[in-house]
Order: sequence, then C-alpha cells, then structure tokens
Amino acid sequence: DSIPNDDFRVADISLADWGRREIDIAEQEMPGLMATREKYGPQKPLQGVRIMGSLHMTIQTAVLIETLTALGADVRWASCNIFSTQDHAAAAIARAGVPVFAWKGETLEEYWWCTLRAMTWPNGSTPQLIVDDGGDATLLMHMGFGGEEDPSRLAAATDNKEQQVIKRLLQEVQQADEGFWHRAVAQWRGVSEETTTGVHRLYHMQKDGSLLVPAINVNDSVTKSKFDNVYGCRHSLVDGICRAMDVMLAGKTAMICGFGDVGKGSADSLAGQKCRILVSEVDPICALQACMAGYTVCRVEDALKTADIFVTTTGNRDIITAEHMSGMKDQAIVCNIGHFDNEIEVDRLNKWPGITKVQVKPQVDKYTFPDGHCIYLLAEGRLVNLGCATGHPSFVMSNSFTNQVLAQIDLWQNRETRQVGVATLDKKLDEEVARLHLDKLGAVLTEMSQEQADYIGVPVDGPYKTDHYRY
Ligand SMILES: NC(=O)c1ccc[n+]([C@@H]2O[C@H](COP(=O)([O-])OP(=O)(O)OC[C@H]3O[C@@H](n4cnc5c(N)ncnc54)[C@H](O)[C@@H]3O)[C@@H](O)[C@H]2O)c1
Ligand SMILES: Nc1ncnc2c1ncn2CC[C@H](O)C(=O)O
Repeated sequence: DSIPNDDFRVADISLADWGRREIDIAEQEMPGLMATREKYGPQKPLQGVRIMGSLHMTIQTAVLIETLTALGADVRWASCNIFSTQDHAAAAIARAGVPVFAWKGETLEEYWWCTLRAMTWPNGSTPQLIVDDGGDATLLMHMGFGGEEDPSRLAAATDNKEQQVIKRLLQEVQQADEGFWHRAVAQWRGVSEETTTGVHRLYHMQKDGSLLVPAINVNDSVTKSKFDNVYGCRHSLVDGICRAMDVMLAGKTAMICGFGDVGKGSADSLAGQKCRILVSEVDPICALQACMAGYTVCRVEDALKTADIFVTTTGNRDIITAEHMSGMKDQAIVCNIGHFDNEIEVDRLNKWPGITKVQVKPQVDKYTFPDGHCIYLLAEGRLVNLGCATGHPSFVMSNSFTNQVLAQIDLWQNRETRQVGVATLDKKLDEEVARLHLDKLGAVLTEMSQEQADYIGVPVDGPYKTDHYRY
C-alpha cells in the first residue's frame, strides 16, 4: 500500500536505495542532462522557481527532476499515467526531498489526487512552470479555471468516468477555496509539453482561444520526436510485450496501427524479432513509407484472422474496437503504445455480452469471448512500454529531457515577453542537444570549410538545415 505522508506519497520508501543505485547508472547514460547541470548549475537560472511535473515517474525522469533542482528549481512531481511509475524511482526522489505523488497501479481518483497534490505547495502557492506529458496537468488548470468562470461546466453530466473524477475533484477544490484556480493561473508562466498527444491538445486550445499561458512544444524538437518516438519505441515495445507475455515473436504476424514516428519505431521493433508486419494508416504518405519499408498496408478488419499481435500507435481513438477483438484469432495479443488508452475500446470490451476476464498477472488480462476464443489485453490498453516494462532507456530520454530543461529555462527567462501560444525551440538548441550526445557514442563530427558552408548556404557552426527540412 502507499505510505501516507505530509508531503509525498509513494508505494514504498524503503525502495529508495535501489532507486538511487539505478539513478547513478542512468546519469552515466544521460550526457545531455549532466552537461546541462554543469553548464547552467552555477548560475541557477531556475532559482526558487516552482515547477510541477506531470510526467512518468521513472528512473530517467528522476534524473530530469534532479537536473531541475540542480538549476535551483523548487520541484513537485506526479506521474502522467496510472501504471508508468517505477516505485523505486519515486522512492529515491521522495528520499531526496522532492515531494512526489506517484505509485504504480493508481486508481483514476488517486491519479488526479496526485496531480492536484503535486500542484499545491504547503503554503498554498501553485506552479510557476509545468512540465507536462500528455497535457493532463494543463487540462486540470484550464478546467479548474473554467469551472470558476462558469460553475455549470463542472456540473454538466458526462458518461466519461475520468471526466466525472476530474469534475468531482474540482468541485471539492471550489468548495474549499473558490478562487484557487484564478490565483493559480495568475502565478502560472508557462508549460513545456513532452509528447505528440499533449501537443495536439495545446494547438487545439491555441486555435479555439482557450490557451491561458505560453507553451513550448518539446515533442517537435527533432532530437525528441525523431529519437524518443522512433528509437525509444523500437527499443521498448518489444521489451513490454516480452515482459508481459514471454511469447516467441519470430514468425508471428504483427499489425501496427499507425506509421508515424511511434509506428515506424514500433514496426521496426517487431520486425527486428522477425515478425511479419502489417500496417494500417489513414495518411497516404505514411502508408507509402510503410510499403517502402517492405510492410503490408491493410485495414485492421483485414488482419483479424491473420494477426497474432495488434499494437496501436496513432494518438487517435477507437482504433481497435470491441467488434475487432470479437473477431480476432484465438490467443491474439492486443496493446497500445500511444499516450492514452482510448486507442482500444476497453470499456466496450468489458461490457461485451458473455465476455469473461481473468487477470493473468498485473497488466495482463485474458478475455474469453462466448465463442471460446480469447485475447490478451496488456496494461488495460495504456501505453504498454511503460505499463509492462520500464519505457525507453536513459540515453534516448536524455535527448528528450535536455530539450525539456532548455524549454523550462526559456519559458522562465522570457516570461515577461513571451506571448500566449505554442512555440518550438530554436534549431540551434536542437543541434546542441544532438551535439551533447555524440561523444558517448564515439561519434566524430566533420567540420566544413568556409567554402563548403558558403556553397550550401549555411553557417559553419549551423544551423545546418532550414526550418522546413524533414529529417
Ligand atoms: N509510449 C511511448 O513511449 C510514446 C513515445 C512517444 C509518443 N507517444 C505517443 O504515441 C502516439 C503517436 O505519436 P507519434 O509521434 O507517432 O504521432 P504521429 O502523428 O507521428 O503518428 C501517428 C500516426 O497515426 C496515423 N493515424 C491516425 N489515425 C489513424 C487511424 N484511425 N488508423 C491508422 N492510422 C492512424 C496518423 O496518420 C499518423 O501517421 C501519441 O499519442 C504520442 O503521444 C508514446
Ligand atoms: N523511461 C521513460 N521515462 C519517461 N518518459 C518516457 C519513458 N519512456 C517513454 N517515455 C515517453 C512516453 C511518451 O512521451 C508519452 O507519454 O506519450
């Protein structure tokens, strides 16, 4: 059980030493973050800044947190997924004195309670900056603010369980302190968003005029999305499926839904294990890319009788329906590596007439349909690499998180002038992040002569590409 405490809540604080030992290893694999501590540590650019994070509480995130505190920040943290916390990482961070509210296997009510606690300092103050992953912290701030503008918004009925949980929590806050969210937004200077789905949410709010603060889209730094989303998933998808099912992958047929950054890495992950790869796509360009990779492009419904493994990677909803699962091969494995669990119709699966569900082990559920065939759903449709394994390894997360730290510094240093809206980091910073990670791999860069630089029209020291260049 989690251990109640005045200003942190983790599963088991006695795991802290184990967490610390693994953080020590991770630091050796995260040169970008360690270089950022060395470069910016002395000047403490985030001195005293209240930063709240809503981002998977993993060993890698622990190194991010301790980089932010090394730069002077006053940090509080929650995870952005009910299954993604690594309890020994949370324990180590709590032991280091950072208020963290996260444990693997939170209920939805506990998840949103953790998010609110991470947002609320003991003296009642709230974050000046947010590090968000998927946009749940940004959502809570905006829904809270909106609920104070118009309380009927919180009273509006919804059949979505998570929305019900959030609205109940916000009504409790409103009863306790009706001006809380207006004061919170008045203190809030910006948010840096980690992932594709969270960035979609930000652009949507920018477009409908509801965005309340400046935001930096970290996902679209090349050294984030073309690394974490691709190579991180290539590494951690197969890890998640193997830890969950320990099934022989070679020779089996895998259906990858979506062939964007995550889909490309996911397809390579299972192709690397000699699976036959099918791909579904709505975008003809990505579909053509899948063909060029030698994969078969078809629809989910075309694969039901042939695919042994289904992986959703779209950031969209209802990709694998309950009907799809009712028509799948016996023993099919179904999982999602997109940010939210709505890619698979889990609620409708649970309500399917005559369905039976048996938990094989945590995050592995066996569903048997009335006709006798069964499917295995991993991590209840939540992102399988963090729910069934430990997510991406440290080196690739160092690229993502170095962008996060640079974004937090940028948001704070430009807080007086930056406009409300969504921006990305400069290409020079993107190239600097890549540069920080080359030595670790023994890469030796070539330097252009001035004549060469002039010939291709770029500065000798970069930026080396135009803003519209596609890597
Ligand atoms: N689990 C992880 O470690 C991890 C890491 C990075 C990103 N993500 C998440 O993964 C998701 C995908 O991210 P991305 O960067 O690859 O996005 P992306 O936009 O590059 O790719 C998504 C692809 O899905 C396709 N798609 C959309 N609807 C579809 C449908 N109905 N059927 C088939 N294809 C469809 C799109 O055309 C697009 O090519 C997001 O939710 C993102 O937040 C997860
Ligand atoms: N090890 C990890 N620590 C923190 N975040 C991680 C890790 N592995 C993947 N991610 C990113 C998840 C992705 O950004 C998402 O949440 O959609």
